[in-house]
Amino acid sequence: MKTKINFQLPILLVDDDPVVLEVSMTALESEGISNVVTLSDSRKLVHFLESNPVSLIILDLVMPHVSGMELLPVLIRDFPHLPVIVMTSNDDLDTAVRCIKAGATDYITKPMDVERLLLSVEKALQVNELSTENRNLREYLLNDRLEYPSAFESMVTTSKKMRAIFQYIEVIAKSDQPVLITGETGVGKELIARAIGELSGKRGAFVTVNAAGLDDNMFSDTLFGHKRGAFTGADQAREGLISTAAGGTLFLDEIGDLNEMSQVKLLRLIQENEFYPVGSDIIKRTDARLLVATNQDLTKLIASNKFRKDLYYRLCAHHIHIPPLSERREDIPILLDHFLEKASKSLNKPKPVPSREVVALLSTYQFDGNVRELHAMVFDAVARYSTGLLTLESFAGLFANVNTSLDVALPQPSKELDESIYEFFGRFPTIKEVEDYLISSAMNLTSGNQRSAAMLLGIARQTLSKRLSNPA
Ligand SMILES: Nc1ncnc2c1ncn2[C@@H]1O[C@H](COP(=O)(O)OP(=O)(O)OP(=O)(O)O)[C@@H](O)[C@H]1O
Repeated sequence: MKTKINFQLPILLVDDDPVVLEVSMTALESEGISNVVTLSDSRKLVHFLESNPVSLIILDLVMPHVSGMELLPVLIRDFPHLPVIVMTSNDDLDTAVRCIKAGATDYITKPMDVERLLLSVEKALQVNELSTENRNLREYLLNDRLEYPSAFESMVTTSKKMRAIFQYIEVIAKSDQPVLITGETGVGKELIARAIGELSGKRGAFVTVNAAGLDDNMFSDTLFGHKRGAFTGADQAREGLISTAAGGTLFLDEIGDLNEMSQVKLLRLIQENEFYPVGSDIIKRTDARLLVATNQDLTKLIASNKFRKDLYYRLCAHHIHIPPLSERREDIPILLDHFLEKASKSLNKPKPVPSREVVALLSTYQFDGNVRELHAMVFDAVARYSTGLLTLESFAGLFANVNTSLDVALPQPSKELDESIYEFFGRFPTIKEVEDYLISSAMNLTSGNQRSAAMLLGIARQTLSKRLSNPA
């Protein structure tokens, strides 16, 4: 029988045995399916799929290094639209059933029966066609279409909040007004500033100045430069960084640390586009676009007289607030994958596949240091990793945190605490009410992942599962 299904993307055969690959390919070709690619090293599968779209995978389960059984959950999670047909030996139907339960589309037994394979492929592709249409429609509806997506390439995200920020940036990038970028440390403020610089249409340099720890002299000298002989040791005139940024962008980081005098000079720069080099009374003009960033709450600094209100209003002509990673947890798996890729390349190691626990636990982790902390964690884990799945053992820091979180000192009863408990439950709650609340909160936090929720609750997964199925 010749297949009736037309598909543009190839079928991918994954098997460590070159003879099986050759025989399967020939069999498929003889039935009119010539669009087939093969892969014999299972460790390369995820990486391969990232740059080579395929329509379907036929996956051998027993392979050295990373088995099909280990890869299956990763494929289902990271490439949910891809049908996976697993190949098992005739005497291992238990495994086949487990694979179907885990999300495989179908299974075929070895040695391969071509007719059975073709039926399975046709069925999988038909089902997939429908779900692709659905997905495309959903993506189109959700798609917040960016006009210049390449400007945001360095930022890995699936978060709607971040996409909304990107759209806002496209709108304001060409304005002459300053942009204030706020957000906790490590959320990506500098990356956002660079994207604005790129989209601003200004061809000059992107120059970064960190205001932290600069007293007024250092600030003025760094930014505005000095005239020869302006102070002892100034043997040469110096161009400040604002001149280096001529026709381009000046990114002033840690603006919340700027001292009072420098704030006045910055205000003048914004209002008049003018400045004096140190020791000079000849005014200079600038056309550099000013972007500023801080992880501090400027309104609090204003309230404590540490930041000028007039400067604040000038700076926040356009304000971008980047949410912390804990408010866009949907980004964690994709960032994890991105950093695994980067780390394995830079450490010259094969890219490891994280275990489900790693993904689930990272997805609920607090990440006070935001993306930078995740980045460091993953690099450290890849450095420790040797073979197989990347398990929790490689994440020393995360492990420590999960364990210690179980021994944290409990808050002592206090009037305030009691009052808030009363307020929350409407009266003093029973143990069961508190338990129910904690379970539903953990399930919420882990998006319904029972394994991670059980870890958070410090109980066995089976206990949680029993509680959920039998709440009484
Ligand atoms: N969405 C992202 N995708 C990929 N990498 C990211 C993303 N966000 C941040 N990073 C990386 O995280 C690290 C911290 O980012 P960045 O320096 O831009 O943060 P920041 O908010 O400016 O931090 P700080 O307040 O400490 O200066 C960098 O290595 C950056 O490349």
